[in-house]
Amino acid sequence: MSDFRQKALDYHAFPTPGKISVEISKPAETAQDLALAYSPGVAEPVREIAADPENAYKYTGKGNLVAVITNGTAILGLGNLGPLASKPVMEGKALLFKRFANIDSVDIEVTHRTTEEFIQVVAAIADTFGGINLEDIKAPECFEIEKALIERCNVPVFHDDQHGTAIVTAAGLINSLEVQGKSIEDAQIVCMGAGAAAVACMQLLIKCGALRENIYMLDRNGVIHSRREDLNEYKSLFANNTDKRTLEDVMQDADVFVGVSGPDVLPASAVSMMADKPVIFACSNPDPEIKPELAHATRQDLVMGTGRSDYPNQVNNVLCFPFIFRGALDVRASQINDEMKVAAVEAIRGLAKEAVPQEVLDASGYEKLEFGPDYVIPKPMDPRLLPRVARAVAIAAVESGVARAELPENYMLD
Ligand SMILES: NC(=O)C1=CN([C@@H]2O[C@H](COP(=O)(O)OP(=O)(O)OC[C@H]3O[C@@H](n4cnc5c(N)ncnc54)[C@H](OP(=O)(O)O)[C@@H]3O)[C@@H](O)[C@H]2O)C=CC1
Ligand SMILES: CC(=O)C(=O)O
Ligand SMILES: [Mg+2]
Repeated sequence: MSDFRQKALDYHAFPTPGKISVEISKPAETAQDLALAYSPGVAEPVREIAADPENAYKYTGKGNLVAVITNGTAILGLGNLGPLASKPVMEGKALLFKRFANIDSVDIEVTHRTTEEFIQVVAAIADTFGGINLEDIKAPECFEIEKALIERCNVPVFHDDQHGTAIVTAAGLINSLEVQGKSIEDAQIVCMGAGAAAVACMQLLIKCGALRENIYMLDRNGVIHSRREDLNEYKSLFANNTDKRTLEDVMQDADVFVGVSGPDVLPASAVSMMADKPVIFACSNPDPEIKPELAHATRQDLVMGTGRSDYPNQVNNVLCFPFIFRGALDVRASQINDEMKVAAVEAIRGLAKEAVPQEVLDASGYEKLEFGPDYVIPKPMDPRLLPRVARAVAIAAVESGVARAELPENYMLD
């Protein structure tokens, strides 16, 4: 067994299995403590919440509690390995919520027969939480699930693989194109993958200025074009009227490759065909569409990102979901809308242009980081992400009319 594999297994197994635990937040030592925490004292907040459900935010942990919910049908790029196998990833998301945004989070892995059954399970438990983070649910079911849950739930519902990925991809890509002296409006974009992440990434890039006709999307059957008869309604949104059929056809003179598909699907020969100064985001986890070593050996003029922590330019939704939920929870937003997403894009990408604090250099193992080919997007451990992104998102929620609480005082200051 490789050293790294054993280390990863030991990290998860010892000293206590798993990555999260629950802590109590009030005294519970004496009979008097217990009389307040449990019977008879607990009856008082029960009565208050029964009288007005909003009081759940005042007397319980609901307002700082997010559920990470999956059915395990698209676990990273590992595929449909079922709900239980997804638990380490979901515990990982809960760890990240707590580590980066002090949000309490529990993972919920749902076994279900039909999509409607999954929707009913989540809708039935949603009021327990301040927000619902859907994770690793495959396309096309994820689109119907998210839409139905947004309609049925009173709290924000956010499919991280769609929107978290899209926000971080847009932030990193706009900055990368700037480094390369190009603009998103002119960029020829190839998107490998046509699932949850791909559809949302391309939709947000279009909102940020990309032209739909400049985007070529591919699935396992090649280029998505208007004469294909096997397309679902989401893939159809990206069907081009074109004779191009293969990856090589669309990579000729492409400015951008976004991979949200699977491991090692981008050959070096296709990288050679791209335009001068290209951008490659090989975002599949854990194994990217092309290894950075191979891509860099093929092109010297490249900006390259992956979803991983062990290469420069980590294009990963961890840069978004803890912070967007922090902002949404803090103004009790009823939903996470496009205005909030675009605000997150701008806040994340703006931070990459500022001087990097020493603690971030220490935590990421760099002596120096400055805006350029190897630093187009902030590091997840940058402590400025939390105040910047959460504040931008909360202000966007207030201004777009979905906030149900006022901007907290600490958000007023920059
Ligand atoms: N870095 C990040 O932050 C994130 C990365 N991702 C990565 O993106 C990938 C997809 O995730 P997600 O969208 O949630 O999953 P989905 O199951 O919703 O979509 C997967 C898509 O990838 C396509 N695909 C898979 N293998 C290949 C291949 N060999 N060649 C061409 N297309 C392929 C599928 O094609 P078809 O439709 O034909 O089946 C499908 O369109 C994963 O690897 C995941 O790790 C996802 C979210 C965040
Ligand atoms: C990062 C992530 O959410 C994924 O690869 O699915
Ligand atoms: Mg995911």
